[in-house]
Amino acid sequence: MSVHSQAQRVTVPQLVSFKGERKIAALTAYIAPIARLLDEAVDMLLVGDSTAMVGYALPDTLSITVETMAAHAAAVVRATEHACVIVDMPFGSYQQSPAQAFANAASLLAASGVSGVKLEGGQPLAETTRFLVERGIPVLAHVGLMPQYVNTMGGFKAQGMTDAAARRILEDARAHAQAGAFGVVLEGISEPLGRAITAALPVPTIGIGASPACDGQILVTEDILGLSGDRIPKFAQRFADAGQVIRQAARDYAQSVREETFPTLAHCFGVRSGR
Ligand SMILES: Nc1nc(=O)c2c([nH]1)NC[C@@H]1CN(c3ccc(C(=O)N[C@@H](CCC(=O)O)C(=O)O)cc3)CN21
Ligand SMILES: CC(C)C(=O)C(=O)O
Ligand SMILES: [Mg+2]
Repeated sequence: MSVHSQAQRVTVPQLVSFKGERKIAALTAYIAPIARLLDEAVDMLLVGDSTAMVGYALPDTLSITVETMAAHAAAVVRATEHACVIVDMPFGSYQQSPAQAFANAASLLAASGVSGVKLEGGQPLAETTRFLVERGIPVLAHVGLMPQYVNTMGGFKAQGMTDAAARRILEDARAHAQAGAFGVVLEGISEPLGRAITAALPVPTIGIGASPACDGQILVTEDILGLSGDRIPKFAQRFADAGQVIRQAARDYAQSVREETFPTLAHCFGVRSGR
């Protein structure tokens, strides 16, 4: 037990134990101020490679590096104390071999203190999942719409719409679960398929554009806050308009500067008073 009195962070085995007991609420986080605000509300925070698109205005997730993901993951871990923090392995950091995946996953864990990694891939990547899990690195698998496959998919398109494709995705999820994945993210698939995979797996499914029946749900935080522009994916829902709050604050500040109502002497150093 810790000598500190604060409650312990949610662990990977605890997330697994939630299956069939209570839904898992997860969100993405890339930076400390947002992570700090989300921490108490959710069970899991994912430092997603979607930060390439959301945080760096890149067209896809392919060019973010292990070093950049490690820096974001470390910031999120430092800013939180409750949620289980998981980091996405970036494109090119794990597909070459299980050994490459282990080296990069280990450096992500060492650099940041996250509790596990997520990787995208079907049955061919299940061997990598097993290699990491057997060496002490919890793995969350990600199947269905895999954004790192944008070039082979020809865009961010829902997957598994034919019976054959749906069967393949079910087998992808099953292969990762059998290889020891602690959970499987199901993105952008048909609702019946999301339901069926959830019923078939012994570990939690976390859906994003999958099914209400999934054991948990995840969304990109900027999408629920109104911070990712006018267009959000069909599966997302805006729960607040922080964009409007921030826009108005910037306008109010700029107006105060121009009208010279900010700053006042109360904001200044070395102000001589009483003479
Ligand atoms: N802001 C944001 N939210 C996300 O959920 C997200 C990212 N960025 N970046 C990384 C990936 C990419 N994702 C995406 C991006 C776009 C669609 C999209 O536009 N889908 C279309 C339907 C696609 C089709 O089936 O043709 C949609 O209408 O939602 C889906 C997932 C999910 N992830
Ligand atoms: C949306 C989640 C599942 C993700 O992979 C990301 O944010 O990168
Ligand atoms: Mg991702």
